[in-house]
Order: sequence, then structure tokens, then C-alpha cells
Amino acid sequence: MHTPDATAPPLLKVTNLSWSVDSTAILQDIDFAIKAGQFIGLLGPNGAGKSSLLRCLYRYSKPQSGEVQFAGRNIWQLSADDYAKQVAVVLQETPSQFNLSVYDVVSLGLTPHKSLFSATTKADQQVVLQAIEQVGLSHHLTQNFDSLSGGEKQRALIARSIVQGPKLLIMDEPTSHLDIKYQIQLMELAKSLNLTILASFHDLNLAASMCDQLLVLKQGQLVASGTPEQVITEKMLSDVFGVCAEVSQHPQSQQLQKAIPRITYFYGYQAGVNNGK
Ligand SMILES: Nc1ncnc2c1ncn2[C@@H]1O[C@H](COP(=O)(O)OP(=O)(O)OP(=O)(O)O)[C@@H](O)[C@H]1O
Repeated sequence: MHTPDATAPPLLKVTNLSWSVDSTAILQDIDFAIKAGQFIGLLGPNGAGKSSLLRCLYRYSKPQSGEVQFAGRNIWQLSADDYAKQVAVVLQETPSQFNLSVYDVVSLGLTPHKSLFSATTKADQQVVLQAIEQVGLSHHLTQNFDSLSGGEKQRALIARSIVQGPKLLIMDEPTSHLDIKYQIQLMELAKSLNLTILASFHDLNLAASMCDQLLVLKQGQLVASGTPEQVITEKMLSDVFGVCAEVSQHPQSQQLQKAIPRITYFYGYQAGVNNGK
């Protein structure tokens, strides 16, 4: 894994970000910074503001106050094309790609780098084919994108991001429709790209094992941040997610030489049967 340089300035810096809709505050005073090479997980219960925050970061929503800086520059002062060259986005819902093949969809990653009438070169084709191979979809090259399984679609979209050659990959719950094997596979694939990644998760155990740092949102506020070991505590799970759980060490912690918290949830806590917790 690429180790972030502790002295390097952040790749993404969010300062006092607030976003509201019709005077309802959705995000309030969010502050954090991401260094190049880190894999950051964004956590929070339903409606906490994860997607809203990510939309502010990939320039879909403009915050009413505060600032988002990418490599030291306010993202709203960059051109849309310049920003698209640097930041790729994979969302949870895959829009229909209307008869486009896997190859065509992955090729769309070239778009921010091309002028309107410039032709696709042999080198471009090679980049596209290589990305498709990297995500294990070479056998599906000419298949209609819409006919792929959920996991294959997400992999194709990661291939499109690889072609885009971004510095930052933003993923909004990219694994929520996938079975557990594909969830792990997709996150390990993303991690293997050695990019800076910011991804929202609902599976806290998956986030704890994959991420270098975690951010936790509750009702639009950032309430915890730090390493998985610092963030995943029984108190946080109770305060933020309202669940009763025990946090222990994952059995692979020693082998992987990092502290990976493992959450075991208790059931029946609403009825007061909470294992004495
Ligand atoms: N355009 C909008 N107009 C009105 N309310 C909005 C808008 N976008 C988001 N919200 C509200 O902001 C809150 C946060 O929504 P958001 O989708 O960011 O949460 P989330 O943490 O991603 O939730 P989930 O885990 O359920 O996907 C919700 O209450 C949502 O209804």
C-alpha cells in the first residue's frame, strides 16, 4: 500500500462546510482533510448526510458556506473539465447506459481528457482494454452494460474511473447491492489502485477492515474521525447508530499488522434484552 507522506499538504481540505435546503441545515460546519494515498471511509446512519457531503465534494452541490479545496485550490474555481480529470465518482445506483457495451462505458473515462473532435488513439484503446482486464471483465468486453450483474456493473464503473486517471476516487455506497464476496472484492480492487479514495459505507466491519481513516456523520455533523481503532468504539456505536455491540480485535489484525476492530452486534436491545450492556 502507498504510505501517505505525513508532511505533504492535504489533497482534499474541507473547511467549515455547511449546506442547507430551504433553510433546513443538512450539513453543518464540517471540517476535515484527506492526504494523498489514504483510503477514507464515511460512515453514518440513514439520513446523516453522507451522500449530501459527497455531492458537495464532487461539485454537484455548492455549499452555502465554507470551502472545499482540492490540491490547495477552491474546487469552484476550477473548470468542470479540470476537476473531472482529477476526481472520479462511482455511485450506488447505476444509470442505464442505453445499449452501450462494457468497452464503450469504460471508454467514457477518456472524455475529460479529449477535445470534442479528437479521435481515439491506439494508446487510448490500450488503456481501456487494460482497465477492463484489471477489473476482470475481459470476457464481457462486448456485452451490453445494462445486462451485467450488479457487481460486474460496479467493476466496469471502477474501470471507467481507472481510465479517467483521477487523483481522487469518490464512491457513494458502491457495494450496497452486492453480495458479501463482491463487496470485499470491489473494495480490495479499489484499494489496489493506490489512489486516494473517499467511500461511504453502511457495513461498518467492512469499513473498519478496509480504511486507513474513518469519518462519522450524525445529523449533518462530523462527530468522530480517526483510525478505525479510534473511531469504532462501543460508545460511538451506541451514540451514533443506536445499537448495542461489542468491539473486539479482528483475528487477522496480527497477520495484517494493523489494528482492525471487529463489531459483534447484540440483538433484542430495544426490548431491554441487551446482554447486560
Ligand atoms: N435535495 C434535497 N432536498 C431536501 N432534502 C434533502 C436533499 N438532499 C438531501 N436531503 C435530506 O438530507 C438528509 C441527508 O440525506 P443524505 O442522502 O445525504 O443522507 P445519507 O447519510 O446519505 O443517507 P442514507 O444512508 O440513507 O443514504 C436527509 O434527511 C435527506 O432527506
